[in-house]
Amino acid sequence: MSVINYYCYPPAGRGGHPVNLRSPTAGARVGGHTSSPCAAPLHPAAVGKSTFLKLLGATFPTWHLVTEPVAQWRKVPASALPSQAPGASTNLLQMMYQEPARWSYTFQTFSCLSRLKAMLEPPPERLPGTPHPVWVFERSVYSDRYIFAKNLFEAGHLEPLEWGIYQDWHGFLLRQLRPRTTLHGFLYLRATPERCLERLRRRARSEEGGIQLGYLQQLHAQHERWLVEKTMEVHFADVKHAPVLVLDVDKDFEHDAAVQGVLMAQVGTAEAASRANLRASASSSFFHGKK
Ligand SMILES: Nc1ncnc2c1ncn2[C@@H]1O[C@H](COP(=O)(O)OP(=O)(O)O)[C@@H](O)[C@H]1O
Ligand SMILES: Nc1nc2c(ncn2[C@H]2C[C@H](O)[C@@H](COP(=O)(O)O)O2)c(=O)[nH]1
Repeated sequence: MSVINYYCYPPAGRGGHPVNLRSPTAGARVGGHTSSPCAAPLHPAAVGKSTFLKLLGATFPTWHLVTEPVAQWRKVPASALPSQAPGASTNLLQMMYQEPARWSYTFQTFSCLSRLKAMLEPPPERLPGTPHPVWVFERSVYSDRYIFAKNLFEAGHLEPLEWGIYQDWHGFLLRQLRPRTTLHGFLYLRATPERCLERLRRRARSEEGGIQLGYLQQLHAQHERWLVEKTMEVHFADVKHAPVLVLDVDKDFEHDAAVQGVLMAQVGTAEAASRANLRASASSSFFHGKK
C-alpha cells in the first residue's frame, strides 16, 4: 500500500502541506498570513508516515510539519459531549472500526473538521530573516474525502445520503476557504498493502486489531487511482493538477541511512526545482503552487 500523502504545499496564504506540501509565496499575504509552500504526504495506514515525517523534520529543520490529529479521534473531549462528566472522553476511532455503518459519517465529519482546523492554524512565528517555511501535512482534507470517505461509501458503510451530504459540505467549505485550503503538491509514500499490514501489526494500536489485508488493499487502490492512474474524479482543479512525488518506502528506511539519504534527496530536489520555478515564473511547481 502506499503513501505518504503528500498532499501538498500549504495552502496559499498560510504556508503548509500533507505530507501534503505547500509552497511559500514570497512575501504574499493572504487571509492575514504570509504564504508559504505547502505539501502533503499521502499514504495508507501504517505505511510509515510518522517515521517519514520525523526524518523530514531532521533533514529540513525549517519546514513546518503538521501531524495527523489521531489523538483527538481517540479522545473526543467532553466539551464536544455535553452530557458527559468533565474530563471524560470518547474513542471515536474505536467506535468507527467496531461499528462502521453506525459511526463512519460521524467519524468523517470529525476527522475532516480536525484536518481543516490544522490547515487553517496560523503559521508559527518565524525568526527575522528566515525564509517562508514549506508546510507539510501528514494527511489532508483531500485524503479524508478521496481516500477514506469514498472508500467507506464504496464498502457500504456510508449511505448514499451521507456520502452526498459529506461531498456537498466538503466542496462548499473548501471552495469558500480558497486559497487557504490549496495544497501545492503531494508526497505519495508507496508500499505494498502487505508491508503496511506488517507495520500496522508491529505498531499494535489497540483499535486496529481487526484490520485485515483487504482493507489496506482498498486504501491502496484508492491512492493509486487518485495519484498514479489519475482515473479518480477530483473536484478541485488545483488538487487535480498538483504534482505528485511518488516515494518507494517498501524497503526499511527506518534503519538504513543510505535509503534515507536517497528519499530525502528526492524530496530536496523536488523542492529546489519548485523554488526555482517559482522564481522564474508564477506557474505551478511541486512545492510552490500556482498563485
Ligand atoms: N520504512 C520502514 N521500515 C521499517 N519499519 C518501518 C518503516 N516505516 C515505519 N516503520 C515501522 O512501522 C510502524 C508504523 O509506522 P508509522 O510511522 O507509525 O506509520 P504511519 O504513521 O504511516 O501510520 C512503526 O512501528 C515504525 O517503526
Ligand atoms: N475512516 C477513516 N479512518 C482514518 C482516516 N484517517 C486515518 N484513519 C485511520 C487509519 C488508522 O487506523 C488511523 C491513523 O492513521 P495512520 O496513518 O497513523 O495509520 O486512523 C479517515 O479519514 N477515515
